[in-house]
Parts: sequence; C-alpha cells; structure tokens
Amino acid sequence: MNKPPHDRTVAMSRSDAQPADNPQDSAPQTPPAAASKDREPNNHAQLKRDNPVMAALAGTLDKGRRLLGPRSAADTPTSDHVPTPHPDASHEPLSANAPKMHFTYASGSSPLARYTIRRGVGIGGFGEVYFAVSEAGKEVALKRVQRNLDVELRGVSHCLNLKHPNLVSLFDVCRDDEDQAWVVMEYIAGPNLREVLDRSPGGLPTDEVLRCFAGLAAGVAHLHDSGVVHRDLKPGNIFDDAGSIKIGDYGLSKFISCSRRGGHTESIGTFHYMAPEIGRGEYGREIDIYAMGVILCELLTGRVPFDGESSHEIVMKHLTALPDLSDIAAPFRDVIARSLEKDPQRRPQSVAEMVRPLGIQLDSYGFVARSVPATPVPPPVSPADEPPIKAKIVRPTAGQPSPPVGTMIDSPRVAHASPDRGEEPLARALRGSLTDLARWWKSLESYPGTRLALMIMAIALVMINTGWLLPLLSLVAIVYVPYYIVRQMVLGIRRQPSYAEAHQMSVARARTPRPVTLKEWRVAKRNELGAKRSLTRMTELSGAWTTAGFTTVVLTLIAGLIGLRDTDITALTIAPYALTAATVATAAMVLLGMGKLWERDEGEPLARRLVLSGVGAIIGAFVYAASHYLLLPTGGEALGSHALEHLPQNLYHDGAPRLVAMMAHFALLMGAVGWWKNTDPLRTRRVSLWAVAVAVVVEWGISQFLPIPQPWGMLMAGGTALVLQMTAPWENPRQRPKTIVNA
Ligand SMILES: Nc1ncnc2c1ncn2[C@@H]1O[C@H](COP(=O)(O)OP(=O)(O)OP(=O)(O)O)[C@@H](O)[C@H]1O
Repeated sequence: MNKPPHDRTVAMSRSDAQPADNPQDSAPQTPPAAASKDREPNNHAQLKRDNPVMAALAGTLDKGRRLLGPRSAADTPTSDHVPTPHPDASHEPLSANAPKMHFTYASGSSPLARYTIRRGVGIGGFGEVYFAVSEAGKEVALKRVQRNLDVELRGVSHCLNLKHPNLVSLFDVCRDDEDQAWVVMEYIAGPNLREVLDRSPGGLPTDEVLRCFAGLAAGVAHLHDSGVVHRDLKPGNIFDDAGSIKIGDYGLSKFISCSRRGGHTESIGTFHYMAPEIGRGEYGREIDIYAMGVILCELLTGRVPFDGESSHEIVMKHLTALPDLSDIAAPFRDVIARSLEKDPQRRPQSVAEMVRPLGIQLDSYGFVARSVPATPVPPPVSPADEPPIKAKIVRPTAGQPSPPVGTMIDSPRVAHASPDRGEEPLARALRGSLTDLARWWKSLESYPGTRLALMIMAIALVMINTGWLLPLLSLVAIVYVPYYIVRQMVLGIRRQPSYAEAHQMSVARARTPRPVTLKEWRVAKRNELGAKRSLTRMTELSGAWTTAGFTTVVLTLIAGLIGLRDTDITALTIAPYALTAATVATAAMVLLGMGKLWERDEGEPLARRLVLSGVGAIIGAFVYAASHYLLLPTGGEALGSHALEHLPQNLYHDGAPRLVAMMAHFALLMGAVGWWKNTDPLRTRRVSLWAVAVAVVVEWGISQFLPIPQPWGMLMAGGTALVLQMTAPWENPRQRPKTIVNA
C-alpha cells in the first residue's frame, strides 16, 4: 500500500498555498493531466485494446479532469494551482493565523446578500470556502461554487432538509448578483480528517479509528436511507468537530450528480477513493462503501490501498489490482477487503452490514447504537445473518512485538474471543498471500481463457518440478510442524483466561431470554473451549488417546476376523493389518492432538490443511519405514491394476513407492480432507459416515495418480476418520439450552 501524495490531493491545502504577488503566478497552471496529453492517447489506445471498460473509465476521468481542473492527487501540481482571481480582488488570506491563500473576496465583503465574509477557510476543487456571519450573527461557512458547472438545483431541497448529527448541515443554496452559486452551510471549526491524517502519517490509534468510522458510518447510512449517495467521500470531506464526526460536501455531489445524469460524463471524487464501476457510469451506494473501505484503510495505516504516479495508474489499480492488507488486523482487514471488491455486488450491501463486524451497530435512523465492542461477544446474530467476524483482541504483554495495525488492545478477560488469536506469522503471511491470490483469481472470472491457460501452466510447472518440489516441501513440513505445535502450546498456556472469567463475562451480558440459535450456541461453546485450562486439555487428550488406541485394536480385530476368515493366519497375512492399525492409531493420535489445539476457534482452513500436509508427510515416512520393517510388498501386484511402466521413476522404484511417493501420498491425503472437523467437539454428529466416506474416496482418488497398496490405503483413511470421531469429545447441539440470556 502506498501513502497518497496528499500534498497534491487538495488543490490548495492550507499549508501549501502561497501568495501570488506576480499576476502571472496567479494564472491557472496547466495541470499535469493536460501536460501529459502526448503520452496519454497512446496509453488509451493500448488500454482500449486490452480492456474497453478501463479505457472508458480512464477517458472519463481525463474528461472530468479537464472539466474540473486540478483537484486530485495526480492532477494537481504541488502548490502551483491558484484559483482565477476575481476582477476586483487579489487578497491575502484573511486570517492572521491562516496560511496564505488567494481568495476572491476580502474580509468584510458581502458577495451574498445578508452574509458578511470574515475570512477565507480553504479552497477546494469546486470552489472557495469562507467563514461568514449572517446579519443576525449566525456563523456559517459559504462555499462559492466557482466553476461554470451546470449545477442542477432540482432535488436540492431534499439535501437541504437532511438533519443528522454526523452530517454538516446545509442551510441554503443561493445565487449572487453574478449568478454564481453559493452553498450556505454549518461552519465547522475542527479539522478535517485529511488534516488529522497529515498530522499522523502512520494512521490513527484503533479506538480513534473506530470513533471516526462509527460517525462516518452513521452519517453515510443516513444519507443512503434518505436516497442520497455521497459520491465524493474522502478524508477532506469528513470533519472532526470537537469529537463529533461530520460529513460535508454531500449536497454538492448530489447537485452535481443531478446535472451529470443529463448526459455529462464528468467524474467526481478523488481518484484514490473512486470505485471501479464509476467508469461504467454506475453511481450506486456501493461506491460510498468502496470509498469507506479506502478511508478505513487510510485511517488505520495512513496509506491508501491504491496509489500511483498518475491518475491513470491509480484507476488501473482500482480496476485490476488487489489491495495489500497484510499489515491490518482482523476484523478490519476483512471489512476493508470486502468493501474493496471490484464487483459492487460482492461488497457489503449496506453501511450497517459493512460496520457490523467492527462492533458498530446502527439503528434504523442511522445513529450509532453501539460502537467499539466492550466485550468480545459478537452482535446478536439473527438466523438470517452471517456470523460476524470478531475483532482480533490481543492482550498487551511486555516484550511482545506490537500487534498488526488495527488490533484491538483489550483486557485479558476478553482475549479468548479472538478467532485467529496467536496466528503463526508464517501461516498468516501465507494465508494473506493465498487470500490475495484467491481474490485475484476471482477477478479473472470474466476471462475464462486466461484462467484456463494459467491453470495449465501451473499444473505443468508442478508436474515438471515434482522431483525436487516434493522432497523440499516434505523437508519444510518436517521442520515447520513441530515448531507450529510447540508454538501453539506455548501460546495456549500464556493467553488463556480462566473459565470463570469467560463465564462471568457471558453472565454480565445477560439481558432478556430469547431463543438460542445454533450459531450463537456454537460461538458461546467455542468461547468456553477457548477458555479451557491447558491441564484440562491435556487430561482430555490423554483420555482420547487411550480410547483411540483401544478403538483401533477393536476395529482391527473386527477387520481381521472378516478379512482372514478364509485365510491361514501367518505373520505375512497379519502384517498388513498390523501396519494399518499402527498407522490409524498414529494418525488418530496426532490428529487428536492437533484437534485439541484447534478446538479453540473456527480457524483458517487453508493454514490447517497446510499443517496437516506436513503431518501427512511424516505419517507417510512412518508407513514407508514400517512396511519395510515388516517386509510388506508395496510394489508390483500390491499396487493392483496400476500400469507399472506409467509410474514416474523418480517416485517409484521397481513398481514400489519410494519414500518421497509415500510421503507425498499421505501429505495429499491429510491436506485434502478437513480432518480437524472429525475431532471438533462442535461437529454436528458424533460419528458421520459421510465423513468416513469422504476420507475413503479422497484416498482412492489420490491412489489413481500416486498409488499405494490397496485396500490398505482406504482402510487407513476410513479407519482414521472413524476412530477420530468415535474418540474425540462431542457436544450434542440438540441438547443446547432452548433460550439464551444475553445482549
Ligand atoms: N462547512 C465547513 N466548515 C469549515 N471548513 C470547511 C467547511 N467546508 C469545507 N471546509 C474547508 O474548506 C476547504 C475547502 O473545502 P472544499 O470542500 O471546497 O474542498 P475539498 O474538500 O478540499 O475538495 P473537493 O472540493 O474536491 O471535495 C477545506 O480545507 C475544508 O476543510
């Protein structure tokens, strides 16, 4: 992510403006957009060939840029732009403290009847803003809409009558004697968020972000409920008025939007905050959600997700690039990622939906009902709703590295509520990259040909390099898995709150009884599981291990009785059963151990699969060693119908799997099946034959290209799934309480 060149974003930021003593200096400068005309047509031609939608948006932006003049990061030269002076005025700034800017009207002048200008406040893309007082002494801000935009006043009354604590009040829209439009609005003495962010380049503290964002959300929600899309949300239009967040400029963008529907194609909004569909002329409320996603990212990190040297580059990134949100903590990361979806339909469909995972709830009038979750308990979940993404809450510990941006620091008693608490950094980085990859893949939806070509290339690459890739991956897994297990155990011991604390917390939330949904029950139970002491966990695990050993023996005896009923019982006929039993018992014990570590949260499936693949590689090595020790035939006929000559020679020797093949086989088996679901105490059924069948079928599928002797492979897979479910603890969801008392 990049920091936007904000010194260029606002045409005349208070600090950038310089007096123009020389009249030539005050002439409007050629914006770089115009200056780069020579370059841009070529880009457009290329772009048009590549993607007509992008070309349309870039063209639209250029057109808007020429019509609107410099008003954005990429368009506006640093401190060069000076608005065209009024014939009878070339004034110094009107306030002694204000930085120097050139305003058209001097202090004391009354271009608009009944209002006397006191001083210039700032100059934006659409005009100059003044602090003025009415005849009766009311302090107001006057915005002179400077360009000859065809400001459509129809429907303005709707915006004028909007009232909300998080909206800058619009009082009137008037025309002066020169038929120039003026917006009369509430004067805000506090800074806008652009200024706030410029003072905190690394972003704001999380509680500040939440305060600002809750106010922003409430204001935008009210606009949307009133049928108004802001279209120009950005930090410069959001004010912090003595602790109260207020959104400005909504009326103006509404007016301009009205005229735009009449056929003009100017684009409004600064490029950093512009949703991709604006290029297609779509101005739904999703563009505000998108801009809010950008703003949230900027508030947290001080950087916008998409930046570039030119407007063109920024637009291209909005259209095609994936934001790098790896340094932002959940739930912010997920909220931003969803809001920045290229497809508007995939974004949250309302402001309330967007901010809910952050613990901000809006009532039906767009007021903040609750912000900053004081407890880790998610907002009440209605059966129709998605479960909220809970905040990542980390207990501050001396000597610990600072948490990712946006991590909520809270009291120890709430630490267990984090779904991805203590996520291993490598796993997190990998997950972040894979999530990005998945999003990028989704963005290629409309290019099936490209997807197919990429898939073929990827498969070819993997196949060509299997010889060294598999051993390398196995090696990495062998090192990583023990480290991961030890880390999880250490973190688990360090961060667990007591069960009593967890219980106390849920009691504290008690309000009125109501039916408890399955999701709520799962969340509550998951919290309880997270609050378990390590000793309890270890006791449960050792019990499960003993039962697993016993169950494996019983199941093997049953299998042996069936399989050996017509066969002589010799060491050779018993050996495969012994190997299968040993494999099932080993796999079950390892998986039960992993399940214990993972029962605390829903977890990240991808990271878990990767860890399990590593475990699988180790089990594969065990099976290989054991089969050699027991002198079991693993090649030739043992592989059944597989054409031996087609087996890759670097993986098979004389038709028997080498160590690498065995490790790869089990790594795939472990990674492909969601084994932790078999040990999850909150699984739907104690024993699901479906889960057993899935394991067997996956094993059969893998055997088609990486064969191992069958039916032993399938017995190992199915047996492990069965033993796991029979021995792992289970909470019957049907026995959950019928009602719940909570917030
Ligand atoms: N109601 C207001 N009260 C106090 N200051 C205001 C008010 N409205 C705008 N300003 C200030 O006036 C300056 C110019 O604002 P304006 O909205 O015209 O431009 P902008 O937001 O910087 O850019 P754009 O017009 O492109 O949205 C900014 O510094 C802004 O903070």
